[in-house]
Amino acid sequence: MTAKIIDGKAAAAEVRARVAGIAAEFARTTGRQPGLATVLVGEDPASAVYVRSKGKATSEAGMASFSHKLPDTTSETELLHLVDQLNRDDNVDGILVQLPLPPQIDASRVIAAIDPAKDVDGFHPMNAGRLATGLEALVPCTPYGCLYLLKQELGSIAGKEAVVIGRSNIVGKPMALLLIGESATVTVAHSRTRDLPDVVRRADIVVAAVGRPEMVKSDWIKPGATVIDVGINRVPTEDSKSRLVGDVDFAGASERAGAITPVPGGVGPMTIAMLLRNTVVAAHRRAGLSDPKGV
Ligand SMILES: Nc1nc(=O)c2c([nH]1)NC[C@@H]1CN(c3ccc(C(=O)N[C@@H](CCC(=O)O)C(=O)O)cc3)C=[N+]21
Repeated sequence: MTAKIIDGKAAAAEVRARVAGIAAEFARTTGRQPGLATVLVGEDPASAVYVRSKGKATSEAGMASFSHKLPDTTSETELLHLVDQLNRDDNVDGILVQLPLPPQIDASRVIAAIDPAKDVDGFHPMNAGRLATGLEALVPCTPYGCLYLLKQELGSIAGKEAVVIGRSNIVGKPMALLLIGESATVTVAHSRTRDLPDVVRRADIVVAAVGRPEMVKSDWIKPGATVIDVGINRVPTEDSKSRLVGDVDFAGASERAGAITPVPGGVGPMTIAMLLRNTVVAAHRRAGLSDPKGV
């Protein structure tokens, strides 16, 4: 069996086009564009690339982009001050503080300081709790993007066996909650799971979010399963360059899976599309408008 390759780039382009339409309509009715503020602390080149591509995608969707760059010597107090300013700025609907932060800054304090109504990452405990209890929330972009691809691929996932590998607050936990919300039977596996290969062999749906290059092997994959690879690992190549690989052995797994996301071009582009989606949703809610339809 050769798996269908799930085209995350194409799905993301569709979402972004719909978001652009919604943003234009929002601007017509309110007289201002939805706005996203990104905050980058320090000089990590990979982070700088992500933040730049988010800014570009934001402008392309007809939204205002406010980009803040702070030196890596920034204190927690200084960063909290900027967050406070962005919380009060009516033109800012979404605030994204790029993680990881330098060691002198406690990320959980910064996240807790973001206005939950502007928390387009969905990382604030208020949004995490709302997602966990089934209330309206802003949902973390990566798992939301994964769910979008799964529903596009499978339609209903009710009753399916889903195995999420990884239990982070950013991907694994919210992914499990979203899958429960769709009535899947959900197992969360992690570094202490016994006999991980056998656990994964049960899965109709595998979501791999561990951050270990090609850890999930092809003989763990149940024939016909849908595989969502969240990993983005840069590994060195023989010509002393590097390439991106996921958490799944893509070549092997794509001979057994029914459908699989590639890296790059799978989940990554969906993360950015969902960030834009969350920003227009936050803008509508803040403006007292009902949620936009179709995203
Ligand atoms: N507060 C916060 N929110 C985030 O959402 C967040 C963050 N911090 N810190 C860093 C991670 C990483 N992240 C990615 C988003 C898109 C791609 C993406 O589009 N990747 C492309 C290409 C990658 C490449 O070529 O380098 C792909 O997978 O096809 C990757 C990684 C968001 N993050």
